[in-house]
Amino acid sequence: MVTTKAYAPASIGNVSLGFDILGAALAPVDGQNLGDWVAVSDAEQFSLTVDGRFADRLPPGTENNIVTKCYDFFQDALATKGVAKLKVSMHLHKALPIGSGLGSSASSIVAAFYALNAHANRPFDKDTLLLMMGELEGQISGSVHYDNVAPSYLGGMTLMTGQDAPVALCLPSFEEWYWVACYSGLSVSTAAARRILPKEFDMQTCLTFGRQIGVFIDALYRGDKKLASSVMTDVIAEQHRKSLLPHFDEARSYAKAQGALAFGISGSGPTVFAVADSLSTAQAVQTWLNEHYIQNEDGFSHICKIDTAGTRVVSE
Ligand SMILES: Nc1ncnc2c1ncn2[C@@H]1O[C@H](COP(=O)(O)OP(=O)(O)OP(=O)(O)O)[C@@H](O)[C@H]1O
Ligand SMILES: N[C@@H](CCO)C(=O)O
Repeated sequence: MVTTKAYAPASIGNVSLGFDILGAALAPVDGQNLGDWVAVSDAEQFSLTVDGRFADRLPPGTENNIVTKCYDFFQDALATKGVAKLKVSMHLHKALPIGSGLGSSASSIVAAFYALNAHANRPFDKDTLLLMMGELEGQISGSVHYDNVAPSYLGGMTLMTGQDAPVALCLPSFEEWYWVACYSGLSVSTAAARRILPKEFDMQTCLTFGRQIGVFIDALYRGDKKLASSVMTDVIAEQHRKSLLPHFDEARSYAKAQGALAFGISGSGPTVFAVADSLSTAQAVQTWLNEHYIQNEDGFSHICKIDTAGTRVVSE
């Protein structure tokens, strides 16, 4: 029996300054995995099995798992191309908590499509696959956005173009930066966290948003860490969402007092992230977050670097 297994890393959507258009993939510095994996095996009949720390939080019923929806979507796409359907079963290892802000559904979606495409000898190119991933992410989160699926798939820090090809651009990132990600253990629905946002923004906010993105990209390319971190603030979502995140303001105050270069909500939360340019600062922030930001036994934190590999086939 041939099996293809793909791992897809967790990601930080928005990275504070790039609502819906900027994302970054995460790799814990201790070498642990932080992401879901999906295995595709030859089989006469489709089935989906699930395990992993957060498997019991998934909606009951195989048909309600986003991985099954990816399978159906992929088979339809093969049929449109005139390619024979795959005869496979699938297994999801659900390591990321649902509604965490770590790109949990995106990780399952990316691993599923990547494993299916690899198992089928890669009938779809990168952009076509990414469009499929965005479509499926949109089905469960309320609107199509690529800021989790793109970094999880491509790795690194990615900027969405709004075009069909290329869908996303890979940006440089600072190898020296540590990214502390702390999940509080609560669950925040992305769709609900999007509904509370205003539908329109004033001129000043639009100008700040555009200026920050422009300055950030320029600073990344010139290697100007100070300028890059100075524009990592959120003028779109944070003020509306932070009421959903107990101890958010204290966490930011502590992180900044310790010398963190930036602090914000990861995706739609409740995970928060801090950027530090030394391991000792990252460790101090992590210790505080573990003691004060985590709300229950589901919570956890990791000190990470940017995962530059993105999704990949892994061995058994
Ligand atoms: N394999 C899966 N992984 C994650 N969520 C899934 C999966 N299959 C189905 N779902 C459902 O999809 C919805 C995902 O919701 P939402 O987008 O808020 O979570 P998320 O992707 O885990 O969040 P985040 O991007 O903030 O980590 C939930 O209702 C969840 O039950
Ligand atoms: N950009 C999305 C990410 C969700 O993880 C949002 O903030 O709603």
